[in-house]
Amino acid sequence: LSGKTPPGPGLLGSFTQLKRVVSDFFRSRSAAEMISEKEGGLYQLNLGLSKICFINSRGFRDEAFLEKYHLFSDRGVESNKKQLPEELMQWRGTIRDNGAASEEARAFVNSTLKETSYLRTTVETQIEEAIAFFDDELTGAIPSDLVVPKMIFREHVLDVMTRIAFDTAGHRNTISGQWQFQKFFEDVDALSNSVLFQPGFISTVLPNTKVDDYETNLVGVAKYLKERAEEAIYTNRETSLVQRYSDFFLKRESSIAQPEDGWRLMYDFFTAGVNTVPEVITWDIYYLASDLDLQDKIRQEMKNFGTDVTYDDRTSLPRTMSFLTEVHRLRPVATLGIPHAASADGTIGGYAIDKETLIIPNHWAMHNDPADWQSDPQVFDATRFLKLNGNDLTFDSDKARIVTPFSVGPRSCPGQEVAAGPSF
Ligand code: HEM
Repeated sequence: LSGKTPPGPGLLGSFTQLKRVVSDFFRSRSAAEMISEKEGGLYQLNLGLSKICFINSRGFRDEAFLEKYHLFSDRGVESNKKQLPEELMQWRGTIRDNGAASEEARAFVNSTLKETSYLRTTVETQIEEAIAFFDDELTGAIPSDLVVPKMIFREHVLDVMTRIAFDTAGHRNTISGQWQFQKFFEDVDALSNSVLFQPGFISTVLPNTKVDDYETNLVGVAKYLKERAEEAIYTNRETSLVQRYSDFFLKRESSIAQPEDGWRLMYDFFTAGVNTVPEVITWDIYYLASDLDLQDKIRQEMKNFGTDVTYDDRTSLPRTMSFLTEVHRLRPVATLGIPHAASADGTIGGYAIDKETLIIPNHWAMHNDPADWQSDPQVFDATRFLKLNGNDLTFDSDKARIVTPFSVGPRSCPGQEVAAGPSF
């Protein structure tokens, strides 16, 4: 293949760098800063049998994920398959698959989570109910419950998602007084402590690393969700996402996705959604708590608008939207996204990218690129996305469009619309 090798260290330097990146991964912001430092738009670690290419600029990211999506939308499943035990593979969620299986799952996602009428009816109703429940819970909360706000938001988001997935509330287990999802949270935390949510990332690049706890926890979460999904289908909860999945594939007579695979999709939704939204809400609260003037201005904007502000009113709330967008910009939850992989040899920016190279989009670098954000990208500025239209203060949606915490292209986050509601 013609084209030069992307910039990056040689074999020895690559392993040293990888060790630093991996040991820092869950403080992935600093890992991302480290990778983008002086490295330019593309940076590759050459690990002999495998290569990891970090994309640090919007231009290269758009080339790979939009223009050449057919080459760079895989999840690297083939190389993972060589490393992962058979038992773990069967628990994998459907839309992390590649090729036809992934397209089938996407067809379903597009007919539900991205479909306005479904979002307006089922999803919004479930979110409203979850918010009412959340309000009651917060009012009754004792101060010590509030010590770890992320836990509270996470329970809220889990409630939202349980309602959407299984059409049942994720409420307190009155017998033990514990959240019935405690075990699930522990599993999700254990997952987060391993490297990325991507099964096999570590075992792909460092084949002898032990990932036992990680695997046990993946299987634990999957078994739990499978039981809930079967219960929802058995009791015929029509508005549950899992029931819709089943109906969708019964009609479609697909040879790839089967109705009983619905729980696998739920597995993806829960592992991808339960930690991300609370993370954003926690940063929202952090920035509001550190700036009383900002709090006042946002409160005032809501007061001026009138009572009962809903997500639909967001376009009339420029200060609120600018603030929320700035949090997404400076604190992208999936700082380094979820790795993609090259399904064949190709090029990005004229550089040769070999088949099976892991492609990691560095959202932090894109959101801090001085080319887009002038001299002060690392400063939190809640007014960054405001502009004057005549005498009116408006939300600069063109500028906001280059904030992409959900990534771009056919493989971008399918939960974006669902995430926006509860966090707003
Ligand atoms: C603020 C919250 C969230 C952020 C910032 C976020 C971000 C992301 C990103 C960056 C990706 C990788 C996209 C790519 O590889 O190109 C992703 C994938 C994914 N997200 Fe989200 N996400 C959020 C919430 C959610 C929610 C609530 C759900 C479920 C309803 C969800 C479901 C998924 C799934 C299933 C994938 C995998 C898609 C695939 O492999 O094709 N996410 N998300």
